[in-house]
Amino acid sequence: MPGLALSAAAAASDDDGFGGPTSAGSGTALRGALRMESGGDLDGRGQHKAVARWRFQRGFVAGQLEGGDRFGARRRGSGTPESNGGGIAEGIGIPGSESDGGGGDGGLERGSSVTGCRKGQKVVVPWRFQVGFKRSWSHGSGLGDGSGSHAPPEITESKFRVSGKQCASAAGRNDSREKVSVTSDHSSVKVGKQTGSVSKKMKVNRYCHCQVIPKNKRVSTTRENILVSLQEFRIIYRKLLQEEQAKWRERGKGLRPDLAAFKMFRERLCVVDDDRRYVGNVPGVQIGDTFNSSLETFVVGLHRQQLNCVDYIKKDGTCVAVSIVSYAQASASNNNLETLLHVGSIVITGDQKIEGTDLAMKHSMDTNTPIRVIHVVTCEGENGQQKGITNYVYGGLYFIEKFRMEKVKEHQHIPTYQLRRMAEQAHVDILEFGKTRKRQEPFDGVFMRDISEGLEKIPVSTINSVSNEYPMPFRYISNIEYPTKHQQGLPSGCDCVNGCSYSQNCACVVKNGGEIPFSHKGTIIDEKPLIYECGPSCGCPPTCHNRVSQHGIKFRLQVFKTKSTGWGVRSLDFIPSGSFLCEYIGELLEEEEAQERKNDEYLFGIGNDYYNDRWQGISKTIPSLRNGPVEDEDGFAIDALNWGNLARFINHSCTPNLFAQNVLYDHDNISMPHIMLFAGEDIPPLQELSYDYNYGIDEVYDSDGNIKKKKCFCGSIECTGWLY
Ligand SMILES: C[S@@+](CC[C@H](N)C(=O)[O-])C[C@H]1O[C@@H](n2cnc3c(N)ncnc32)[C@H](O)[C@@H]1O
Repeated sequence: MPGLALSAAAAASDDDGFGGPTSAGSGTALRGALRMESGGDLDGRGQHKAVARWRFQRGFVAGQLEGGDRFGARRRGSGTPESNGGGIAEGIGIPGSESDGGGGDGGLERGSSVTGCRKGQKVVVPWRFQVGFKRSWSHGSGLGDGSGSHAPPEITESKFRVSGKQCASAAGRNDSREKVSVTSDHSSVKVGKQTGSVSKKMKVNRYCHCQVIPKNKRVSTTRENILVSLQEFRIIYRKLLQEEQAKWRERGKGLRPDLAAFKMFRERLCVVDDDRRYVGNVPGVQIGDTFNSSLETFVVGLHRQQLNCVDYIKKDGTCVAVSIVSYAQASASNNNLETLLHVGSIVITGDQKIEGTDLAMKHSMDTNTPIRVIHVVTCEGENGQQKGITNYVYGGLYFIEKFRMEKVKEHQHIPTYQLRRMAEQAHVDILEFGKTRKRQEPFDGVFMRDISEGLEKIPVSTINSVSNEYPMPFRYISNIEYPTKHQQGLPSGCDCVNGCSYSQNCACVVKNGGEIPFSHKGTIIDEKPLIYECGPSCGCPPTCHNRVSQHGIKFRLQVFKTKSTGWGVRSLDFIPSGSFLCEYIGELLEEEEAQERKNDEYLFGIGNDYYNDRWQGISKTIPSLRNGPVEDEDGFAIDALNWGNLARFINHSCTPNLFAQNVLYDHDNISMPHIMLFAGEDIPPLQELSYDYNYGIDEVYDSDGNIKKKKCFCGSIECTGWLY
């Protein structure tokens, strides 16, 4: 039985008061729901043949049902999708709300000396990775790998935008944002070959459908993404919930903590940030997958409704039901899930006109649209008496085979729908799910909202869903720390007023060898030995397109605990090829000082790679590099061990998706350039970010002069096996 067997704790269940379908199945939400004690086959003569002792109950009707009306006062016009999605959607900004529109053992030890250095060309800096040669580029791994939220769904029939008012959860809202195959926006970055000076132009599609990545090169699958997202959602949600509950207790009133926590998750942290509504199966979700709350079914895209047991999409201007939550409980005598009966809302009119989700169900039948069924399974308590826990189990796809209006009394009818499970689907034994179960012990994990503590423009979240370990303490800084003696003066600048252009009148264009190395979209065009961005002495505005990497991070980056390489970094957003990611920031050290540092894990050698083989010819195009290496030039390194930024967590890969670029903008000293990391390919959300540390194999020594070795665990099929 496939299942989402996650060790992470249950996030808040619906018992947290989220008021999802669970609450619709108990207490006030039951009012107005027609309970059918046994399923019935609508044989056209009004006879109920025994089908299953399952019963669906009408989803959310509370709020519209008042008084003693047995079936609730759900009259025409009420309980439509327009109203059913109501308050919560507004409060939490779920799709459909207006707001969203829809360590290792180190290198050279103290006292060791740099070997293999030639004057002016430090072939190897044994203590650290550096910018430059010996990179092998992985193919763009955009979306062809089926990972990430942009991947075309493999098993999904189709997806649609729900945008019309008729379907909107609350009046006037767009109910989902459609992310269909976008095949535009070619972005390209020229990257150097491993050796030599010829540049290879890599064309990459932002929403890549043309690049086929071999299966064994695919880093992650849709299902892995779903599992990761769910696990992290549980950690994040629980932590936010705790915080919000504490605030809520202090205030005594205000936002519902669960809704506030979910809103935060949606806004800042959601990794499967994907509002698509699917018809048919949801990529990555399998029959038998079990969820702790209705919110989780929402997060994975199985059922994107919180208050309505029927979810729907708009297809050709009509609402069509796509998923349904069933509250029926299995019994030992009847564990048959082949047919199910769903009961709609009472219609109090003579013309028996149905609306809202009832109509969506009918349309689903008329269009033969498959419906996902999610079973709410309340397990027995441990002693067989107490209330157990509630799980949401994905039961597979069904078709509605029969629809009938049943007369309740004069002018009162109720729609009923018979669903039949589609053939050739994995078996799911709901009864087994109903047996006594303990929810798994809460796995705390680690979650920090912003490791930069406000120093970055965008919070850098940190998550550990592997253990309860926090990152080793360090001081987060957002600018290089220059020792006083190495403080640099301002560089010369250009006199451009309205932004720089390809003109020999622009001093910065001249410094760059006659071009601006960035596109107007803000992506790097060419990887170069050195780039001059406009700086504080320039006349151009901050928006000048020759100012890219000086503005800080612009993607939602996340520090996360990897399984084999310690902490790593990934993005929650899609990153187009050529985009700036972040600077490698730390303490500026002289080379000798760097050699003496006991821990060399976070040392990055700088300013020593302008003339290596791969830049042959290219360096000469940059005026400041034309004269070649200066003899006895000072060497520098950046150490991010004690002070640094998120870049200190980025791991090495033999097929990296980032590259390091030397950039100058606030001073002119080429021995201490800024190390800016750019995307070398389109990077889907959640894929680990990496660059080539560029160590020389057998060129790293310990303090006794012995060669040191360290295994590489980058996981690439092109992995050389060794970091150094
Ligand atoms: C700059 S740190 C990167 C962040 C580090 N993973 C952490 O947890 O802080 C460099 C160290 O990470 C580890 N590392 C990075 N990439 C690796 C890889 N591909 N294989 C094995 N270890 C790696 C090594 O211990 C390396 O010395």
